[in-house]
Amino acid sequence: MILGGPSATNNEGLLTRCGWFERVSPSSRLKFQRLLWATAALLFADVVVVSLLAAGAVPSAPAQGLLRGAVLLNAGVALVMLLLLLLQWQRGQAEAEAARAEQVRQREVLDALQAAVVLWDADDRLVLANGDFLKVYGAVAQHIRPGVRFEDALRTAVAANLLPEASAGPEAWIQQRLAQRRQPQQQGPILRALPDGQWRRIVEQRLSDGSLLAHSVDVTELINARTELALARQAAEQARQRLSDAVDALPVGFELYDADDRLVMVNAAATAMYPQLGDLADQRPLFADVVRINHARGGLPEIADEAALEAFIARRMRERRHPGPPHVMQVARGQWVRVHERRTRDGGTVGVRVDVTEAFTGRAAAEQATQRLQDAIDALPEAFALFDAEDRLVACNERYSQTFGCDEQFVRPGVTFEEVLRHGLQSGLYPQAEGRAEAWLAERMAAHRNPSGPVLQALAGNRWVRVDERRTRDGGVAGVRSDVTELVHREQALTALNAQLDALNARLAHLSDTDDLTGLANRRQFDRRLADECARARRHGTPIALLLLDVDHFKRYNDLHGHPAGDECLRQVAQVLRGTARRAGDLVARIGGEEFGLLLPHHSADEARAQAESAIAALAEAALPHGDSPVSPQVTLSIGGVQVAQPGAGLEAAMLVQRADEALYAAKHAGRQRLVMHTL
Ligand SMILES: Nc1nc2c(ncn2[C@@H]2O[C@H](COP(=O)(O)OP(=O)(O)OP(=O)(O)O)[C@@H](O)[C@H]2O)c(=O)[nH]1
Repeated sequence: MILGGPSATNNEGLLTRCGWFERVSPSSRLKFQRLLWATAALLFADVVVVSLLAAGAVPSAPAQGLLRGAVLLNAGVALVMLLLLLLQWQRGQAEAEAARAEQVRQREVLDALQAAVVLWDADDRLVLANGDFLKVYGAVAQHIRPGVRFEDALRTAVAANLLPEASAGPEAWIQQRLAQRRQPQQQGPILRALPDGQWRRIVEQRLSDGSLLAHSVDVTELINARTELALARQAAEQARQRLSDAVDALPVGFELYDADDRLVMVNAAATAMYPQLGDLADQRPLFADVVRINHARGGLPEIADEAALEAFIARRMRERRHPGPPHVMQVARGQWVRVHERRTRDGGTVGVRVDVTEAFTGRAAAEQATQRLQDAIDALPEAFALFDAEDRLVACNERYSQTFGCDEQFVRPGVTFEEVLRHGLQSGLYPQAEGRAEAWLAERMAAHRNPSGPVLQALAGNRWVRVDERRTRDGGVAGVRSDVTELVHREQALTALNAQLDALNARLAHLSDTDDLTGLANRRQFDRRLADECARARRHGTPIALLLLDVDHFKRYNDLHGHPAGDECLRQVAQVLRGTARRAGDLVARIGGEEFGLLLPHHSADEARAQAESAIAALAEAALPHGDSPVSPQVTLSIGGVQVAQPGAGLEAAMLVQRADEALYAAKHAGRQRLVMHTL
């Protein structure tokens, strides 16, 4: 510090080289001066009087005595005055020492300040400055002495390049600075850069006596911090702008709310989703207010009234505090977004919104179609199941699970057809699989994968289903199972009835074609076969023969042995004749009372003759007694035969019968017990 004089030689500053007199208080100084002047006056008076006495200028002795007394008195007073002066000097010394100590203390206080302090008098000359001020001047600090003019000090600093901002135009800068200084109150604090990078904040204040007190502090750290802060802010702003640009470029809606739930960022895509809220982006509205405004502007069509709106807001606030999985919302009529919200680390909320209108409406339509399909399936009176290409159940109705005795928890989409079958096998549902479960399963699977038509499937409890499966275009299988238990039961009963009927019919047919008495073919069967064989012979030109065999004198037999014996005789004759028919196509029939016919397809005349003779011989061998026959004691036959070797178009059954009958008549007429054979 320097004070009032040029004695300062170091940075601490020095006291001015003034005497004690300059340091004492003005009253002490005045008192000392008065004493000094009074003493001097007394002594001067004594010298004058003594000089006058010595020169004999006072002739009168009394006058001389009076003057001598006065001189002595005056000397005594002067002595006292000197003593007082000495006392006052000592007091002044003490006072000066105290003032010096005070100055030292003030110096130490000023030097201890972390600020440069300088006082310029009304003439702008340096009065005092502390060490911190002198440090600013560095190498030229020795020129800064009390009494130096501010302008000189300023020019010294500029010349020493201590003020970089003045380097562009030193003189102009100096003049500007001087002008500023004249009105420091208007200027306000000055921020000054120093060459070593230091920044100082200078405040100048004009005091009441016209002096100017200036103090400055090192604000380098503050400036640097402020610079860093500005740079950081700039970087943050750039980052925010880049983020904003990036967020704006996102194809999805983005919005950011701060910890107070105020909207701080929203991108273009989100604004496009909520065009009715475009003007809110810069107003930092609360989320709840955004919802209310959105509703007021028609953005939440599904919310009908205020109560529902507040309930919706409360629910959304809860969701935002504890975000769950994404959810889909209708933001405008017909427009849907999927909302994905997350809490940020600083307590805010970030929301991403994806327009899913197309997918959502498509999915809704698909779900509606699926529901309709399910409704239709459920309404089916039959059990229905649809399996995909991998044989997994896609859809089925309740009747399906009921039909197969499965609970609905088991028959769910995804279960395979094989699993359904095995489930049924385990519960003994398929009686057809008993003892051969795997083989039955393989057959059923094969039929299922390649359905060729309805399959009748037996179920436990004598239940039956008709399984009608079809391949779908995508490789799956759609199947309808109809409960046909009642139908099958009826069919089974009908089949049994039919079997009985067939048996009866066969029996009837047999009876209608059979002769009751002998068991041989009757006349009706004989006529039918004869017509058929004639037709065949005509077609193929194959030979055919017919024999008519009549028991001789059978009336007499009846008359002699009785009618029942006659019946028995006829049965025995029939038995003999049956034994003579050797070929499969031969037919032995009873065509009248005691008359028989033997149809012999493919027989030559000789073969027919041999057949007839064989019959006669067989009857002879049977030796049936006839008690009243003129030709023999045994029952005999007369046989009329006809044989057509090469049948032509004119071959008729009636004609054959007629010619055979003519031959038989001839045999009777010729004496009976003989064969007459005609060949055509
Ligand atoms: N027991 C019995 N007799 C029958 C049956 N059908 C026909 N007759 C009898 O057979 C007899 C046939 O007599 P006819 O036509 O005169 O011939 P026949 O006595 O055999 O004399 P020829 O044929 O000329 O040798 C009749 O008396 C019939 O009553 C029958 O089913 N049972």
